[in-house]
Amino acid sequence: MNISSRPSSIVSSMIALWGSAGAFMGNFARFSGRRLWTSIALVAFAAIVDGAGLLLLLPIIDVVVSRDGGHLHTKALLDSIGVHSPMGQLAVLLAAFVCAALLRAFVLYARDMRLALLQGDFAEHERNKIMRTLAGAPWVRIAALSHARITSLISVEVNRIGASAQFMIQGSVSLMMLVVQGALAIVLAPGLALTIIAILVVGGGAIMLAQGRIRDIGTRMVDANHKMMGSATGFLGGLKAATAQNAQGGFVEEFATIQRSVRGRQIEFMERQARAKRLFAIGSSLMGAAVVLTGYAATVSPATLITLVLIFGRMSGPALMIQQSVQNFFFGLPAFEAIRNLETELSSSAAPMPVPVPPPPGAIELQGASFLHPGGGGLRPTSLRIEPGEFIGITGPSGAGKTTLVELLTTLQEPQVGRLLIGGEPLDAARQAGWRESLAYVPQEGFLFNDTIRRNLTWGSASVAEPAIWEALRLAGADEIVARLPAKLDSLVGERGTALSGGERQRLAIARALLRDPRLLVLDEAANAIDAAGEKALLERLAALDPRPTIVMISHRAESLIRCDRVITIESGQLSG
Ligand SMILES: Nc1ncnc2c1ncn2[C@@H]1O[C@H](COP(=O)(O)OP(=O)(O)OP(=O)(O)O)[C@@H](O)[C@H]1O
Repeated sequence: MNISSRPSSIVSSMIALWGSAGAFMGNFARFSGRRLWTSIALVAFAAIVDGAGLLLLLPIIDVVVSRDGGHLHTKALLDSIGVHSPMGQLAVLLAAFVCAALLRAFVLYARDMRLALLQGDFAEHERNKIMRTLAGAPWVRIAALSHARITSLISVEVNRIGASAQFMIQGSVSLMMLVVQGALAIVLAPGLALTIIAILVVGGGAIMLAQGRIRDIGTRMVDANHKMMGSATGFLGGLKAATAQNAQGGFVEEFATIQRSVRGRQIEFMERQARAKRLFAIGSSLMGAAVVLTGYAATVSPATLITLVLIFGRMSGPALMIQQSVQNFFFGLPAFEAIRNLETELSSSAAPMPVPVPPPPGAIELQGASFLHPGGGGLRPTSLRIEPGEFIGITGPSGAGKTTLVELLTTLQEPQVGRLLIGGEPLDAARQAGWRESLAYVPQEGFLFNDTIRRNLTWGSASVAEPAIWEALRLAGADEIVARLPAKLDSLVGERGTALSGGERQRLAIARALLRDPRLLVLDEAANAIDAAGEKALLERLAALDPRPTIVMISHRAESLIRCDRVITIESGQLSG
């Protein structure tokens, strides 16, 4: 039963393989646009110049071998332009050969530069596309993704896509050169050349059939790279605690195991490549011997036979390159498939980004809104009205649904039941974008990137005036901290803000939020690393803001909630306050 189903499964896997390869090529062609055609034209021109140089070998060898000016049509041609002596004819032919070689060198340079740029731009374009897709995807989908998967895709796998594109181009260049060289061989000795070309085509077909296995190795490589990235980021994330407890050994051992698996995949692929190369070397030397023997037996002229040998010798380079390129292309193809899968997962519900429209002024209102996560935790149907400028505290046990509530208010999650109204109006896509632009959300781990304090506060916007930055720092209680630093606002905060304490990082994150002059300020345990006196003073300054934004603050500390106009308690996904 299995035996009868095998051919059809081979056919369907070949269809899938070539469907995927076709999608890659189509993607590359769409990206390249007109540049692809000019590159192909350059590739074809380079192949023709190469062929012309090879063709010139025939009369040169003819003149050298026969020493009387040769027997070919070129002799008559050279005679007709007044070059009669063998030495003169050889000089003219060699000059033409050198000119063709020079032209070839310049065309090859232009071709290679153009193709390298195209390949580099393609990798960059793919990387940007992933980032755009991520930026436009709904939070619910992004939250479900593994960070290691994304990091692995935008670093390692995009580079593999770039390499695949390069091999695809190199393979096409070699194929074009092979076609021109094959055509020359056919002109010189049709029977012999066609036989050898037929053998090459059969060999090429066998190579293509083996590519399914190469792609399987490439798929396992994507998996191994993902695991390695996950292990490395987990290691770095947990290194401080592990070092403190002298438990780094476990991390190192796990990393070494994954590393061995990545290396195993690479060696598996390289072994296949080396095997194919060995086969190719044996095959091409046998073929060379066959050309000489058959040519000699068929009494092909010495000049033609030497030129044929040179052409077939020259053909082995492009033929080997095609074989290697095909293998490398299919090895990298799963990287393209993995990126495409990610894009499909993220963009299946992502609509184009609308132009933001600010929602009307007025209250923030949840009407019977609920959101339950896959495990059943979250927020049960809730109705809540928050007036403009209100300072709301939210408290409750861990896992009660506090963060889920603010995720609904900020539209990071959409209610599964019920709705969110702002100023009495529901939010369409444009108003949702406008709403997000008008709010500031500060999570507990207040994210800082490895740059200056100024850039961390302004997120790169040059239009923020320095006095506004200092005012935001003052409100967050960070002005004196920054003023004490040698480079003040231009001091670097280190990776994820490691040059600062936890409380200092939280103050900067709050300053950044205030700098946005938000309509809604959400503090999700955003001040819990700040000392009690510092937090009290900070909350007093926030409460005294005039005009005051609506503030929604999640906190477990009763003393932090004293400043709030109203405190809501959530338990098991339900409001009770
Ligand atoms: N992405 C998710 N997938 C599955 N379950 C989730 C997800 N996010 C939250 N939950 C679950 O939903 C429930 C509510 O989570 P939420 O983060 O809103 O709680 P919380 O009150 O903010 O908790 P804490 O005070 O510990 O931060 C928890 O049981 C949590 O495990």
